[in-house]
Amino acid sequence: MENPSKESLGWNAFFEAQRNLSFDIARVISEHKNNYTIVIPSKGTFNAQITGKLLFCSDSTTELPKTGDWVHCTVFDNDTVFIHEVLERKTVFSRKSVSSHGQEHVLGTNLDKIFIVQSLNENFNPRRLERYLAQAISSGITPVIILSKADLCQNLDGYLNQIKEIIQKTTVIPVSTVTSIGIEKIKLLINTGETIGFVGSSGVGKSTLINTLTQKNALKTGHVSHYDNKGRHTTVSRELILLPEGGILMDTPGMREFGITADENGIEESFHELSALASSCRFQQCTHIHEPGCAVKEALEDGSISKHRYESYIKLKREAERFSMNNFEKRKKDKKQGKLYKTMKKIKQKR
Ligand SMILES: Nc1nc2c(ncn2[C@@H]2O[C@H](COP(=O)(O)OP(=O)(O)OP(=O)(O)O)[C@@H](O)[C@H]2O)c(=O)[nH]1
Ligand SMILES: [Zn+2]
Repeated sequence: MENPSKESLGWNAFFEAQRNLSFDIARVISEHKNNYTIVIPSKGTFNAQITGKLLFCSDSTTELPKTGDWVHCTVFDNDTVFIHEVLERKTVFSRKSVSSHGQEHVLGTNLDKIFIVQSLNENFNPRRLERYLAQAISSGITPVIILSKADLCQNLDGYLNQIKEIIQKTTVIPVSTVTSIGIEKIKLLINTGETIGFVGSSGVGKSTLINTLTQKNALKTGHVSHYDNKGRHTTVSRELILLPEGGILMDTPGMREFGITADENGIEESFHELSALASSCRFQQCTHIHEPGCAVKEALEDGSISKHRYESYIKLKREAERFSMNNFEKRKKDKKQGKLYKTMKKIKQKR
């Protein structure tokens, strides 16, 4: 698609309401530090930079443009493009960084669906699935579970039963890029103008699947070692890929750990059968760990909920609580610094 329309790039009423006609609009396709590749509807692809004002007036790095963002920009004669502003995001899909003190790390923005990919071998892990699901649900993004490498699997029903224990409502699609099973079903889930993020561990076949869907080798795929079946880290920068039939795909680098930034409501929603029980606990603020009259503990004891599921619930709730507390403190600090900068700038301008 040479010069895609704004609708095929995912523009809709939500963004139209924020439109400032003195600027061009563009969608961020990829980011490399402070350089961005953007697509301006009907004009094409450009390299862009952010204005100093945007850089310095942002309270935190999560406010700077990310892959998937819609931005206001200006194209100068010599094709230099400056991004002035990031439009409010419809959704943000993040994870907690493993390295940098549990900070929020934005993986992609304005996603409509998340395809959570796990391969049907030792990569399959219901506990990790719960994490991805909680994160997607609390971000307001529809999750879809993709079980890849179905050609290698002899016991599909066994895997499906394990998933049934966690979720009932989410769509689950077994798929193989070798036999093409499931590919048509996936295509049906990708509507024009919708942005789909792919997440999952390294080596599960995200890039291969995206290549199959785009029918060209746009992304390089790596090889999984024959010995341990662990994928190499091959996907480095996130990029939006436009499908000729409509729909926008976003690959993310494979991750070993996926820390959640979900809020507690998101956890409650993705563990709905446990939160339904929690309303019958004797104490309103029940932690479901040691309180008397705890309906959750009772269900655990009589076997109506599994130990695994209970442990995930408690663990993710605690993680969400810790993240929101740290984040609150951090935002307060960032805001202070942002304000300080703005005040200094004003003083300078007055001189
Ligand atoms: N048997 C089988 N192998 C597959 C399938 N899909 C992908 N593979 C293989 O799995 C390996 C990893 O695939 P990638 O697409 O690079 O995996 P990825 O999830 O993108 O990995 P990262 O980029 O590291 O995140 C490659 O050797 C693929 O050929 C499948 O359906 N069946
Ligand atoms: Zn309780």
